[in-house]
Amino acid sequence: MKKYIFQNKLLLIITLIFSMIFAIMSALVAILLRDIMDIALLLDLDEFYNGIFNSVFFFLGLGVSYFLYGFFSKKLICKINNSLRDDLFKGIFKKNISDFRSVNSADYISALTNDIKLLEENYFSPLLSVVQGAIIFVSSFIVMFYISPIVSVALIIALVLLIIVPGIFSPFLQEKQNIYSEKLSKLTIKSKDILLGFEIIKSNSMNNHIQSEFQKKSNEVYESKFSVDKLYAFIESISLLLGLVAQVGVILFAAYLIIQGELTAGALLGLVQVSGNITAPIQTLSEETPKIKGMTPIVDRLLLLINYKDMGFLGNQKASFNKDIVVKELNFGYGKNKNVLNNISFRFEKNKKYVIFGKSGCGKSTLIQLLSGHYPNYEGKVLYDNLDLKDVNINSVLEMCAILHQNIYMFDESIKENIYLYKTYTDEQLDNALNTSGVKLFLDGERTLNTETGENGVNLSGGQKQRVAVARALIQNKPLLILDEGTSAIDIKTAYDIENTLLNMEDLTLITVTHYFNHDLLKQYDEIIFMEDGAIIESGSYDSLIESRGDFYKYIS
Ligand SMILES: Nc1ncnc2c1ncn2[C@@H]1O[C@H](COP(=O)(O)OP(=O)(O)OP(=O)(O)O)[C@@H](O)[C@H]1O
Repeated sequence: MKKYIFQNKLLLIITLIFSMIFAIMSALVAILLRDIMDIALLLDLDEFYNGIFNSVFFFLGLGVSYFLYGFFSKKLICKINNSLRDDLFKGIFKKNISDFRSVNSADYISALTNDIKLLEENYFSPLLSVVQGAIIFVSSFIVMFYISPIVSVALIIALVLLIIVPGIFSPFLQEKQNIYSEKLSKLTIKSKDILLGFEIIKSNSMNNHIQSEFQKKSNEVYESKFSVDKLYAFIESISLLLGLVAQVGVILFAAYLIIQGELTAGALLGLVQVSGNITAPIQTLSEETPKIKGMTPIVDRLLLLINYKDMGFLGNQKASFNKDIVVKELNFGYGKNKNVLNNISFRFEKNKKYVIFGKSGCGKSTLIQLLSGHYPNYEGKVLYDNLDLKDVNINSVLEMCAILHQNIYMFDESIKENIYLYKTYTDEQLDNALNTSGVKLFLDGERTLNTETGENGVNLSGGQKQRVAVARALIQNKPLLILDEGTSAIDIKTAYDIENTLLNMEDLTLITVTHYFNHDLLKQYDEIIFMEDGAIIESGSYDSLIESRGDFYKYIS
């Protein structure tokens, strides 16, 4: 976390300067009080008024320096939080798709919101308080030593206790803080799951069950938070008690010295004031240090996300697709033992058209996800123009493939922005994409390109969303287009037209995964790939497969 603290050096220095000014002025209050009291005891009214007059300016300066310290320290914390959140976000986006999916997305949300907030409250703010306290401590101690060295030594002995005792509780606090963060994360995951399933919950009368599920998670958060707070309360009260004992002990000792004639009453007043300035920072230190240490697991978790390194795809060469994509003896499973793809070998030639058929669950989507660099942990080879996927920068592969799934994600933006995806295109490019995808067919006076799609496209039908996604894929003019049931929700006529147009695009390599077959369209594909249980069991042109009367023939019959 040092990087984030020292990133804003100027702001840090300004904050520390004002912290120092405030600390020194706070310490000097003791001398001011001592002098005023001693003047008062000499019954010199003119000097007394003078002292009061000077104090007004002094306290004004104290107030201003405190305000400026508060202002700059808050700004510093906001900036630190902001950079941390930015880096966390970048870290998440450095992940490859497989690693990203291995964690529930609500966990990321929790890291970006809950954990950042926890860090602000229990790490950065306490850290600044401790630094501020340390400066006040040092300057007050110098003043105290100036007033009475012997009393200063007595106070130091009392303070050692104040530092040692609360530190004992740090490990317990770490554990409880970690549990709290985990429970918060689980509540975020549950909340997301429930809110996404809102309609299913409503229409299946699951309200009571869901409410009790939510309440359970919420209670767990409450209990873990309360458990942390109980320990804080305990540590705080111990610190307070020890602080008071130290302060009162010093005063009693100083009073004894007055009786012995070794100290003036003004000095006692000064000591009372300055001893507060000394015990308070120690108290802060003993309260805040366990908090800061308690955040260690959360800091570690966030740093792990920020410093993520892709251990799957390590290559840095730029991929190309001028000739073919070759898959050699490809084996892959999601779990440890389950083989979803078995020994697949195939060659996809540039600008040819392929359609993959097979029963549900036979591995069609998995195959195309491996082709397009979603999972690194496969056996065998995927070669783009003879270059191994593991040797190329995976982003250069992602840039060449447009994949259209059955479930499309829509940003809460206009239809046009959902097609453009924040890039710019010419009117002609837009027009072509709108025509081929069939988006034009549902645009009318009421629904235009500027119509907002709503959260994940709630304002559009399933088929309309797929058409927007087709337009989004086409406008980018990528050389490889993969349609994974990408037109399944579109009416037969429009879907036919879209597929037909795509099949006639010369500069496009098309891989379609589908359950639906139209013989006219099938005839236009260069090759049909038929899969069963994770293996390609037949491939060839429509005519050759019909003629051979093999598995594909039986499947479509
Ligand atoms: N992310 C995943 N984690 C674990 N198993 C998965 C995952 N995705 C798919 N599977 C499993 O892998 C197998 C192949 O799934 P895949 O989605 O590739 O099949 P498919 O042929 O595309 O099916 P469908 O036609 O129903 O879409 C299935 O048994 C599926 O349950």
